[in-house]
Amino acid sequence: MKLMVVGCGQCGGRIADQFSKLNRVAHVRRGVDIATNVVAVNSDVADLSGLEHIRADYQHRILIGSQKTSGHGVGKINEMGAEIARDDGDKLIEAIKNTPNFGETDAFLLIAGAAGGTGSGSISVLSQQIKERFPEKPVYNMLVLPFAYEEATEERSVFNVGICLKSCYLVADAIFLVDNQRFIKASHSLRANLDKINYHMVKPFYNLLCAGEEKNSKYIGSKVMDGGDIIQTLSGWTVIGFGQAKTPNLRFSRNADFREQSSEVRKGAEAINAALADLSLRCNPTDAKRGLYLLTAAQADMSMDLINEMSGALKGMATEATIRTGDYPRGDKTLDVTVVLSELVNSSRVMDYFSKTISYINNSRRRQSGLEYGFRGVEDSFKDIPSLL
Ligand SMILES: Nc1nc2c(ncn2[C@@H]2O[C@H](COP(=O)(O)OP(=O)(O)OP(=O)(O)O)[C@@H](O)[C@H]2O)c(=O)[nH]1
Repeated sequence: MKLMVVGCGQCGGRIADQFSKLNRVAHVRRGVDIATNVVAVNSDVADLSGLEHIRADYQHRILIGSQKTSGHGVGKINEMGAEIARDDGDKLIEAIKNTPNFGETDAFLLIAGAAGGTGSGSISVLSQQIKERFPEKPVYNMLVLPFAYEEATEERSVFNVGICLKSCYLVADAIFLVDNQRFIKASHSLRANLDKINYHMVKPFYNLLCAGEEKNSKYIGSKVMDGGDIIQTLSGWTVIGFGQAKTPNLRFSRNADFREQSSEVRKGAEAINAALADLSLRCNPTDAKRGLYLLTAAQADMSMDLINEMSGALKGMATEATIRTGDYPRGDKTLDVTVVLSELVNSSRVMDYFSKTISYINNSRRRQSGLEYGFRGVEDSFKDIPSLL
């Protein structure tokens, strides 16, 4: 599957930068492309200059809103991020149209930090513009949720997240949720943490996108996970994770005794559990209506028993989900698994942001007018959260 990746704002740009690197790795090591193009959109010149892998020209590092921000960002005011995207979104559309192999794009992936200004404000507006211009291709979002310290110190962050989540939900076909706080290493610097999280977020996509692009018959799976399977799985709130288990040196063979084989098979469940523990946002798998897993391992390590065990392990957790599976005979010594859980209902984290956003709005109104606004419950008040569209 080939994505057109658009990083919005600093956070989105940096994660898109990792996708650009991943695409080069796929090209060099596997002879396949998994992105038709990777671009960054920002209102801040310095953020664009800090990127390492995205091509350094105005068609790939796209400056928006320079008349209003003089190239210095929007200072976390995501309404302004939305406004400059409405004004300058045609620059992105132009860059997309000029992509030489645009026709090979299976879907768009737009990425942003939900708590910021430029990315948080522009992502839904740009997604809508892309949907209007290229209605035949799905548009996915990846939203990065802030660290706990940001929520505690900057009330505006939570408000930004709330209206970004709502606006993206109204336009995107699926939204990958990523929790910065989940992968934090307290002893590491902020920059080291961000780099690690960014790498961590793109890693599960590597095998998933490569599997359906393979041209070498040696690496074509028995059940190929192609773009169609992924597109059919992605809907609404979505999480992704990567798990791994070491394969013992004993390969499946007629000579391996029962105990050896069952220990190999257990490795499959171990890899699935590792992927579930690694999901980009903590969630209850029973909330997922759709899911998939891709097993990547040496051909000799993939037995029917192993696949059965893995499918059973995932279905045992995601009991309500229709699960698609695929195998990708690449690799050695490890079983690598990418798990996607999608169409999550009742995401408590999302509901929590909506509820906090409503409190923020009510408090602001109270401060401004002295009026009392009672809390009316999340579902009733969803419409009170402004949309950027
Ligand atoms: N995972 C990750 N999160 C990041 C990164 N950079 C910023 N963030 C998070 O993104 C949010 C802030 O968004 P930014 O992308 O910095 O803001 P922006 O969209 O550039 O908007 P302005 O700077 O206000 O114009 C915060 O929650 C940060 O913790 C990054 O490289 N990786």
